[in-house]
Amino acid sequence: MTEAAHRGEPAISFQGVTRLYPQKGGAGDVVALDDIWLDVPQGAITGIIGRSGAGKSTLLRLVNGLERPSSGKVIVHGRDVAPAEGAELRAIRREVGMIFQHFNLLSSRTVFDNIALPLEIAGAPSAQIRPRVSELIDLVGLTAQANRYPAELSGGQKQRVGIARALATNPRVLLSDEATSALDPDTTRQVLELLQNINRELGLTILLITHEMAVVRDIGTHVAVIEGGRIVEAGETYAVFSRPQHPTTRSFLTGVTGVAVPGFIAGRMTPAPQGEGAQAVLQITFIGDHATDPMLSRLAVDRGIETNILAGAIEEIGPNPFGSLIVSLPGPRAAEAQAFLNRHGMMTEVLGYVG
Ligand SMILES: Nc1ncnc2c1ncn2[C@@H]1O[C@H](COP(=O)(O)OP(=O)(O)OP(=O)(O)O)[C@@H](O)[C@H]1O
Repeated sequence: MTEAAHRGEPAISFQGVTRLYPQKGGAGDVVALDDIWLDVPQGAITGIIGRSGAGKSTLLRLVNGLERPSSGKVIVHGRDVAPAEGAELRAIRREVGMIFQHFNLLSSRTVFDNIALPLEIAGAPSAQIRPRVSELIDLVGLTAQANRYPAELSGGQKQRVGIARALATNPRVLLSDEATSALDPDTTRQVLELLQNINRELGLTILLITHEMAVVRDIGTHVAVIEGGRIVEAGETYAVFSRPQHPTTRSFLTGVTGVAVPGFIAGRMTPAPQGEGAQAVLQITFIGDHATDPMLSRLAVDRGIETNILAGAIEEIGPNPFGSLIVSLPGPRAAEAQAFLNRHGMMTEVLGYVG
């Protein structure tokens, strides 16, 4: 997707959106969303990442009017969804498809008939439905399964049906509610690839919610991190991954490379050094060209600070290397090592101390 496609009017704009849920027994309101301001660029794949209860589902469901804001506006291609009713709401919903973690297919209908359903509801003539459904079945690679029932399909195939059904009315926006969370890693990769192809080929805007940074890393051009009903960080994925500002973003990134402190060290780690001889356990995140820089040897040569590598991995975000190393080094020199590495464009965090 070119940058040009990401410019211009946003596909979706959340403007000062708050959503309160009254609690039973007058115990005060739950603030599910708290003054959300976020633009979702046209033609982009934007990932909203957050922990359980952060407000992801509520935010997503505002876009097709399944939820209403308590205050603020949700603008989808220039139209405010919040007050929309009747024909106006139906028109918005035709522009916004949605896929779900548990697929939500009708078990009594074949693949073909599940995909045809939104067209039937929209009142399309059957002469138009047949070729459109066949085209969608080809697009998602289910030609051989067209007459099967959901119970006869794998999870990945069911999600393909969900995707085809969501695309039936030619929406401009696709919402994805944890669409790969119930799938194994291989199937997840295939479904994410399909979403990426659809985004490229149809120019469809995708807004997805997930609790897995790997999903954002694999297909997200943009990311927003949500915590306690607030967007704490948002931007192009590479920019956010390169310079995460918020602790929540950093903790999600720690997970994305799958690099963790080995168990035999994690079990002995303390938050503060226990004596002069303690070793600091330092997480170093590398970005861009720095990923290949021999920084640790420079740390040893220039500063005389020796490190032991405990764990490490390098990944790619688009064309950019992105890596993470966990090292141990003498505790009293940790601040100096961090300053040195930070000066050379790396992110560092002391995870704890051993010894
Ligand atoms: N219908 C409801 N009534 C009352 N509180 C609700 C309702 N729906 C959501 N909430 C509360 O709003 C907050 C945000 O919920 P939401 O489901 O949007 O979070 P989430 O990030 O999608 O979580 P998960 O990943 O677990 O689905 C939570 O505190 C939740 O308990």
